Amino acid sequence: MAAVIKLLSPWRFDRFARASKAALVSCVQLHRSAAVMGASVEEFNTAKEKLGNLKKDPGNEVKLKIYALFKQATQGPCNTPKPSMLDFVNKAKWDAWKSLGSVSQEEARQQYVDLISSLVGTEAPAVSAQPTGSTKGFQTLLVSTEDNITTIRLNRPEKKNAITVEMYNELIEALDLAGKDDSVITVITGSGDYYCSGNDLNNFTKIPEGGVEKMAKESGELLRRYVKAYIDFPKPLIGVINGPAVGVSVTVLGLFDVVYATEKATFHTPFSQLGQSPEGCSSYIFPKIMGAAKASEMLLFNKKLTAAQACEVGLVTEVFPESSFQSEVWTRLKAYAKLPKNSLALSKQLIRAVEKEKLHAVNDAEVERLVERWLSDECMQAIMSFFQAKSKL
Ligand SMILES: CCC/C=C/C(=O)SCCNC(=O)CCNC(=O)[C@H](O)C(C)(C)COP(=O)([O-])OP(=O)([O-])OC[C@H]1O[C@@H](n2cnc3c(N)ncnc32)[C@H](O)[C@@H]1OP(=O)([O-])[O-]
Repeated sequence: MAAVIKLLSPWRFDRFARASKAALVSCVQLHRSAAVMGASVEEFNTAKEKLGNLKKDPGNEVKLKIYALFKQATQGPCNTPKPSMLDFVNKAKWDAWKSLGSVSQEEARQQYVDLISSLVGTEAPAVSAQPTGSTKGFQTLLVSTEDNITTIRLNRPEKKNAITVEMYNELIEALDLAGKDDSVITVITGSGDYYCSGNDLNNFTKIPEGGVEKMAKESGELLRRYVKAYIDFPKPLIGVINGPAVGVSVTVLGLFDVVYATEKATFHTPFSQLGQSPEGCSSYIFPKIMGAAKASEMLLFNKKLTAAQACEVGLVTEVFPESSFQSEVWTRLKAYAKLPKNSLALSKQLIRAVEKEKLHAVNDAEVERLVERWLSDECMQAIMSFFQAKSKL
C-alpha cells in the first residue's frame, strides 16, 4: 500500500498528467473526423488541462479513478494481463481500469470530464450565495452542473454503486441542492458498468450500541427521508440507466419523470428473496403503471426485467442501443434543458401534486413494514447467506 501512495504522490501524478497529454493527442487525432456527442474531445482536453491546475491532492482513490477513466476513454476496456499480486502499484491501477468493465469510450470521456469538473468545483471559491451542484464535493457521488443540467452520478463502481448510509445521505443532500440550483433538469446516472446494485448489504452489519432495533429504526428514518426527497423533488428528474439496476434503485424510478435505459440494463427487485418488502412507493406506483399481476411478478416473485420488458410495462420511457446510448440521450437532454425552466417545474409540480399526499402515506407505510422485516429471522437469514456466499468465493 505504501508503494501505491508513493507512486501516486503529487509529483508522480503530474508526470502521469503529462504522459496523459501525449496519449490524448493521439486520441484527438483518432477521433478528429468523428461527430462527437456527450463530452467532446475538446471538453475532455480541457478537463485534462484543468487536472494539471488542481491545487489540492485529490487522494489516491480519486487518482486511480481518473487514471482508469482516462485509459478507458482513450484505449477502451482493459484487456491487458493482470499484474502480479506483488506489483502493488500496477495491480491497483489495473484493478481500477478493469472495474470499468465494458463502459464505452464515450461514456468514460463524459465521466472523466464530470469527475474533473467536480474536483475543480470543490476548489472554486463560492461565487454565489445560491448553492449549485458544481460547488459541492461528495464522497460517493459526482455532482456537476452544465448546460442547465445538474447530473448526480452514483460513484462506487467497484461496488456496483451499492448505496451506503453515507450515499443515502449524500443523495438526499444532492437532490436538495439540485432542486434549488439554477439548472432546468436533474439527471441521476451511475459510474461503471452498473447503474446501482441497491442497498449496500453491509449497512446491516454495522450494529450500533442500541442493538438491531435501533439500527432498524434509524435505517427506516433514513429510507423515509430518502424516498421523500424524490416525492418532493420540484423539477424534472430524469434517470439515465447505464446498466443493471437492483432493489431500491429500481423502485424509486417510479418517482422519476422520465427514465432512459441502455438495452443492457436490467431491473430486479429481489425483496422476498431477501426477506424484505417493497419500498420507494413501488407498492402503489408499480401496480398503477404496469397492472397488479406484472407488479407482483417483480415485487413478490423477484422477476428480473430486461430493459425492453421494463419499457413495455411503463417503468422505462425508452430504450437505446448501448453503442449510441450516451450520445442520443445527452443530445436529447441538452435540448430539453433549453426549455423554459419555470414552465417545466410548475408543470411537473402540477402532475405530482395530485398524488403527493398519497405518496407520503405510502412511503410511511412501506417504511413501517420494512423496519419490522429487518428484525425478522427471514431477513437476517438472507443477509447472512449473501455474506456466506461471498466468503466462499
Ligand atoms: C434500505 C431499503 C431497502 C433496500 C432494498 C434493496 O435495495 S434490496 C437489493 C439489495 N441488493 C442486492 O441484493 C444485490 C447484492 N449484490 C449482488 O447480488 C451482486 O453483487 C450483483 C448481482 C449486484 C453483481 O454481481 P457481480 O458478480 O457482477 O459483481 P460482484 O458481486 O463481484 O460485485 C462487486 C463488488 O460489489 C459488492 N456488492 C455489489 N452489490 C452489493 C450490495 N448491494 N451490497 C454490498 N456489496 C455489494 C460485491 O460484494 C463485490 O464486493 P467485493 O467482493 O469486491 O468486495
